[in-house]
Amino acid sequence: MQRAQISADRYKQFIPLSLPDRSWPDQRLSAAPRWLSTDLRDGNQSLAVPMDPERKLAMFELLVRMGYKEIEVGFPVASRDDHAFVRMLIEQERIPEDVWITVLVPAKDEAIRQSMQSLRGAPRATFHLYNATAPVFRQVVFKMSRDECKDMAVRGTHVMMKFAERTLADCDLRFQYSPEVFNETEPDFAVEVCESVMDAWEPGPGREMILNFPTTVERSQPHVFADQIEWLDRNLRRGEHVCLSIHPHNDRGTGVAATELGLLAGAERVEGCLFGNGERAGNVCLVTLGMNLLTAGIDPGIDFSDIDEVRQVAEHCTGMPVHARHPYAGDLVYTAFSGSHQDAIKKGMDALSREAGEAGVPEGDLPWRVPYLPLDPNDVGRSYEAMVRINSQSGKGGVAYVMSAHHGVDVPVADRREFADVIQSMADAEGGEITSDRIAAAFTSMYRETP
Ligand SMILES: CC(=O)SCCNC(=O)CCNC(=O)[C@H](O)C(C)(C)COP(=O)(O)OP(=O)(O)OC[C@H]1O[C@@H](n2cnc3c(N)ncnc32)[C@H](O)[C@@H]1OP(=O)(O)O
Ligand SMILES: CC(C)C(=O)C(=O)O
Repeated sequence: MQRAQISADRYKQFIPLSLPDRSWPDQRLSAAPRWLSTDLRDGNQSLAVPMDPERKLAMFELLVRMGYKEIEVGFPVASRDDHAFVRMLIEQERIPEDVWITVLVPAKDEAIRQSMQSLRGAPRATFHLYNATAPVFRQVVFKMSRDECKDMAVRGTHVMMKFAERTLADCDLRFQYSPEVFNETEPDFAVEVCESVMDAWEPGPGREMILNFPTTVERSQPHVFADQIEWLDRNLRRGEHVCLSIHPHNDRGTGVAATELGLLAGAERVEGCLFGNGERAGNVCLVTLGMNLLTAGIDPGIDFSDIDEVRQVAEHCTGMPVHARHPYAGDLVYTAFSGSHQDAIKKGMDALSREAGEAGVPEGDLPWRVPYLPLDPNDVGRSYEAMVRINSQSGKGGVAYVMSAHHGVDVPVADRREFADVIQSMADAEGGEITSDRIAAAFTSMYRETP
């Protein structure tokens, strides 16, 4: 059936703010930001089947093991499970001393009261208040003027402070405010609301505040977001006790890019989820961000040395598979099927082992310089075995690599062409992958030599 084409006239380009003297393109990242995992909140609220307490705990413990120090553990007024999970963490004293849990709370008196109750007895916590500030929300959802919208945030802050005094006297409490849909909010209004909320909370020593700027629905190219963050950083009146945080989503598929440019532009903290779980096209992926830093020589402060364990726990908790091509963690991201890639990998691995031998050090101590592989698979707990797999796209270098890496046989250079042609014929005839064992069997039958 013929369908009408989509009319692009229905959609409008995002109008960027003007920042001709932007300085972020000349910045370089030199340290990791503060991270907050929102796997147990934004990640959880987007699942068809939200995590039960067992899966929530498995995710919390994974995040702690990986080294996340700020973890949004739920939206206490959302469900019985969300509330119960916060209580369980506190009552069973499961929160390590250097970890801050966060709860997300809409700016409504009763939600604030109940969320505060969920935190009773917590030694330290972040209370995260939000309301949407963008025009479409003011006009369509809340039917409020700018002033009424600002008052909603300020009133929420005062109510939170009042309840905190009663309920959380012994808690080391941080306050976080998010103008939801910041990216579509008039910049001057975002600043006006945030400064009013800051004035209410009065940040200072022991009263840290986090201002968190979400691209609730990603709508623009990443450099437009970076301009918004640099503009904010210049125009927001904030002192050393106020942290500038970002919370990017991935609706346009540019969440990671927006985050990295946002960091160049002055953001100090990033909120996201493992493998980009989260509403719609997801939150920004914390694994990709962390590994991008690591492979640029910057310690992310997060342990990715067993990426498959991270993946397995995340898949168990979310019920969703990680894509085979997901950066750094997918099944195929350290694998080459194509001949010229395999040849270069083999030459790179041979060179690495030669250099290590000459220097008398383990290969893992040398800088990684193997073509086509952005990092050493061993560093994330993967073996070298899957790096080269053979099908009709492969060549003699790849076949020789499999014989050497899997079977300890160095195929003589003079035989490599002939042997690879036989494997190529098998692959052409069958169309699929030729396993390492079948390659070894072919080698034995051709050269009567058992690997
Ligand atoms: C971008 C984000 O991810 S924000 C976080 C979103 N997360 C969630 O919504 C998950 C948890 N939420 C829930 O469990 C429920 O939506 C609840 C408990 C918060 C509210 O439930 P309900 O009272 O049934 O209301 P409902 O789900 O229809 O939400 C809409 C109401 O919340 C109001 N609202 C929405 N956001 C906010 C906010 N930040 N502050 C105050 N009120 C808000 C809406 O105006 C609407 O109010 P109305 O009923 O007076 O028109
Ligand atoms: C509440 C905020 C931080 C949020 O989740 C969003 O806007 O996506």
